[in-house]
Amino acid sequence: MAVDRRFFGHGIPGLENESLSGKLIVIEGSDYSGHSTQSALLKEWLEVKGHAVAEAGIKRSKLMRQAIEEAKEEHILGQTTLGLLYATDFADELENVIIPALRAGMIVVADRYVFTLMARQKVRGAQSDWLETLLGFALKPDFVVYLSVPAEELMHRCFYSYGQLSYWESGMDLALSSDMVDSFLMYQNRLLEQYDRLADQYQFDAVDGTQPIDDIHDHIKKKVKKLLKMA
Ligand SMILES: Nc1ncnc2c1ncn2[C@@H]1O[C@H](COP(=O)(O)OP(=O)(O)O)[C@@H](O)[C@H]1O
Ligand SMILES: Cc1cn([C@H]2C[C@H](O)[C@@H](COP(=O)(O)OP(=O)(O)O)O2)c(=O)[nH]c1=O
Repeated sequence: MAVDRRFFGHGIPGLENESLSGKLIVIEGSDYSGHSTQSALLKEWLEVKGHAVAEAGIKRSKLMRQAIEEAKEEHILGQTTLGLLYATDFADELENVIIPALRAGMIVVADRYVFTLMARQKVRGAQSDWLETLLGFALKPDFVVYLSVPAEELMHRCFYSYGQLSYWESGMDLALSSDMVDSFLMYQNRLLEQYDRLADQYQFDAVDGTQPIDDIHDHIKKKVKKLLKMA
């Protein structure tokens, strides 16, 4: 069987002879890096420019989102099974949101993509080849922006937004430290290492996410204008 180069791996069956005329733009980054802020700004700007835009992301499918929340709240699943739930959630998003929108010629702005699943599972001991096979159904994006923000700044933003750290975002399941602040910094630094590796491997456009929001937005607009050949 011929390899379909639009996918990272084996792809999704049934799309072999179909062209997807839309564009897939991904904003990646850690929790509190500003990925939601930048995704929303990009979507709004593209719409003002007259483009039809669809939003996508992770942990959004109706069925899986609830299952993931319950599994995390009750700590009833191991890492591999939890990773499979996130992968299923993402497959649903790809099949029901991303591909139909691309087929219709829309621009899809994905507020995080499989790379976040890869980074989180890698820090929990998953092997790269296993992950690449598992997530090989994912379409290669047309453009990936990665917001790079040091762990200390992520922690400040988290305290500023919520006044406390969360169990999962501090990686407490990894038992790195009984102190949540220490655990957050260790876990987020491990994640940043993984994102940096992925940025090299998959040629992300890495942006200093500590710059002002508008400056980052201007940078993304410039890149997207080029991608879409906008005047
Ligand atoms: N470039 C930035 N500089 C300073 N604060 C930012 C920046 N981008 C986002 N923030 C703030 O950080 C917090 C988290 O941003 P958000 O976009 O919700 O993060 P994420 O979606 O990555 O978790 C919010 O309070 C937001 O206003
Ligand atoms: C993707 C993934 C996340 N997680 C955990 C660790 C993450 O920091 C945490 C994030 O959960 P949360 O912040 O609730 O949601 P979201 O997935 O929308 O960011 O979930 C895993 O344990 N395994 C996984 O495969």
